[in-house]
Amino acid sequence: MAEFDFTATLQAINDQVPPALQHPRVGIICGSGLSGLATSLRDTVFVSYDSIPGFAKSTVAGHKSSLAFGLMGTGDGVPVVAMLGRFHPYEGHKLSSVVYPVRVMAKMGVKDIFITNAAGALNPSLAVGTIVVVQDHIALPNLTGMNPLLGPQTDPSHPRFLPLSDSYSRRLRKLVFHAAHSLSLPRDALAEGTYAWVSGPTYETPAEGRLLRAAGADVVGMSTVPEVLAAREEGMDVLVLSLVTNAVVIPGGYKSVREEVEAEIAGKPIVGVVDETISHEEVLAVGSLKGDVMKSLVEKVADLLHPVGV
Ligand SMILES: O=P(O)(O)O[C@H]1O[C@H](CO)[C@@H](O)[C@H]1O
Ligand SMILES: Nc1nc2[nH]cnc2c(=O)[nH]1
Repeated sequence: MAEFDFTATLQAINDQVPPALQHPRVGIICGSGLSGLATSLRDTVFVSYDSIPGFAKSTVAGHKSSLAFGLMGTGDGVPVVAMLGRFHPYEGHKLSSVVYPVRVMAKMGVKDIFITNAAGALNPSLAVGTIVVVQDHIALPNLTGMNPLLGPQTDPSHPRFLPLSDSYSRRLRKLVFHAAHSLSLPRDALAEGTYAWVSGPTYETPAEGRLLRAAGADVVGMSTVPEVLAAREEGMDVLVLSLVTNAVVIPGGYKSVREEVEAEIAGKPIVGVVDETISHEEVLAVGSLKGDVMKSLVEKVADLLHPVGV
């Protein structure tokens, strides 16, 4: 962590943010195409990443490069800091840079962090547009030598061996379902599930999708887990919401070439799905279509947090 100077980072931020917003209670990380979450804030102040020592730059379409400070929810509102644009390891950022903003949020006083992302569905029952309340994860990189917490500890008070069995706050997950009820969202607008973290930047092959599904994952993406680990190490409570933007596992699988040729020879119609591909443009399109649902859910959760101080 020698490359990171929290004092310089916080100084640069505080130079640009009024005192009333310098100690946010809630942190939000906006996933691909979900930066519109910042429009939930009022009295908003933006701080560009390139003015913050230690912050990298988001290079992915659908990710901006600034922090937004403001108040969310009714009444006095909850002070919030939102990352409009995250860092992914596949962009070439070191894992320590990917999670640095989360550690900075902890230093600012963030207690609850809401992490959002766009993800592909491995569970065929999850329709595009569903918001998955993540309850667990499978992180192949963590298990195979790319754990974001490898190396010297960033703070001697952190546990060397961080337990992850309680990573996804039950309190916050329950609030999401209460929020959905208050908003009268249809039952299938939300689901619970397990997020698989892969390094990307390639999307999964069909066989890789089946492997992750067989391992028990419901959605897959290239972010989030490093941030969850850092947030838990820093003592924050974590909520992760994944917006399903595309299907990875196709029910019934893809049509075999042999069967397709046999159908052609027999002059019969070809039944089933032939190869489909996904693009980041489609991911972003679903983000802009469904971003408002994510936004109202996050606003409502912040509201439920606030009055009772839970
Ligand atoms: O996880 P977020 O940042 O939402 O973005 C998701 O969308 C991108 C791929 O389209 C990948 O970066 C994947 O992780
Ligand atoms: N790895 C991965 N990330 C995604 N982000 C959005 N869709 C996908 C997907 O299908 N796979």
